[in-house]
Amino acid sequence: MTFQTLDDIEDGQRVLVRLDLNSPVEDGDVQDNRRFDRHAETIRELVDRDFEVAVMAHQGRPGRDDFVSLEQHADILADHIDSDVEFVADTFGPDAIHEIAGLEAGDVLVLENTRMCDEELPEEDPEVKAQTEFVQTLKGEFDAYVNDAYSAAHRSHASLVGFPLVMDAYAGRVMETEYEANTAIAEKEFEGNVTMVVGGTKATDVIDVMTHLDEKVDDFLLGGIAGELFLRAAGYPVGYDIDDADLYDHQWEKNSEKIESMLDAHRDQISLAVDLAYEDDGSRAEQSVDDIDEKTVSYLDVGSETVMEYSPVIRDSEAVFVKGALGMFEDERFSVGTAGVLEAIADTDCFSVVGGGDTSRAIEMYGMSEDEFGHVSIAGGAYIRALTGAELVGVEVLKR
Ligand SMILES: Nc1ncnc2c1ncn2[C@@H]1O[C@H](COP(=O)(O)OP(=O)(O)O)[C@@H](O)[C@H]1O
Ligand SMILES: O=C(OP(=O)(O)O)[C@H](O)COP(=O)(O)O
Repeated sequence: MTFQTLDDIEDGQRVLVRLDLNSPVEDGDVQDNRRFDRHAETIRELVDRDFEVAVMAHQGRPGRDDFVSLEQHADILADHIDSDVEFVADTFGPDAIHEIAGLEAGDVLVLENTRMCDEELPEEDPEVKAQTEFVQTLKGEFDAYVNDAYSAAHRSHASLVGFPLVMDAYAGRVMETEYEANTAIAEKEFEGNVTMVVGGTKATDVIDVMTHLDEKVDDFLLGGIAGELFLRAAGYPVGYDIDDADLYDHQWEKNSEKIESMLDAHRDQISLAVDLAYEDDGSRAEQSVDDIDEKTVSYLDVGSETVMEYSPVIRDSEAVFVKGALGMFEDERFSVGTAGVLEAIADTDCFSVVGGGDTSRAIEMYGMSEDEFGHVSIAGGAYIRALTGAELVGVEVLKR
């Protein structure tokens, strides 16, 4: 093993633990998901071993609807570990320090959303993050730091990369298992076709990675926001924001050149939706992309014809990697693309990985089970970066 794990730390210490509890938020309500389930194992072990535990985690980004407090996360975590979890609405100020000082063996305290601290977010070198007041203040309160947030390890944020430089640092159980699984997957060689299903809202993350995977992946099947941006590059009048949406235009500005050059160089490898779905009078309606003259509605899923085209590609694949949903599957009307593709994968005996805190929720939501897939990762962006063989900064600092 390349970093220290919970096997290397003595019981009963005061530990600062970074989890990734970033979750879907619907109408202000944080949705339970696989991240709680997986991280609960780490926390349960720490509680059973009499550690005094303070948890750091983030939720959303400033300015977005899902940028909310971690108060609900503390309650959901308590249900998963079947034990009390306290919450303090402070990241590292006097209230947080007061609650931390009161921790006793087996106690768990969740600190407020790390992204409410100004020093957390700007991407800077670990050395810079280690000198922030946030890191310098909290480090004195603990014996050790545990990072369990593999799924956020591609971000050079203070809570992820600052502490390992100034404290004894260990990988939690999720960090350990995700690192091992994803590194092994990145090293796998496949003789047959390799397919990657690309969707979701974080188009910038996936497009960056696609440019590094064109030799490893034979077919990219697109949907979600990335899919619409590719359609826009191919000349269709879709893939831009209407009303007050903020999903397309800024990502288009950042990526249009990359998308256009990918389409030029790899058109044969890239499948785009042939139809899209939208809401019409409360129901799902579909439209062929060739019939769209002007974007007047928000497209919330790929259409049924697209699923019929993507399914045989999946059936003929030796390996399928999924990053991001093909539509807004949380609403059943717009689950056809995501559920259809996941069912096609579950029905074949290909090796498969489904990644992403949001996307992996579709598995149980639409009647499938985790065993029908090779690996279900709670990481999205981190896992696809790992597939390219890239290092994750949050993992690298743990190895120092
Ligand atoms: N056309 C669309 N419009 C709005 N949301 C979409 C669309 N397609 C996919 N999504 C959303 O993408 C989310 C998953 O994307 P993302 O957060 O990038 O992935 P993950 O967290 O799984 O890595 C889902 O919650 C789904 O609702
Ligand atoms: O949910 C996450 O990433 P993912 O959606 O790629 O799985 C991580 O918590 C990172 O969050 P961020 O993409 O807002 O930095």
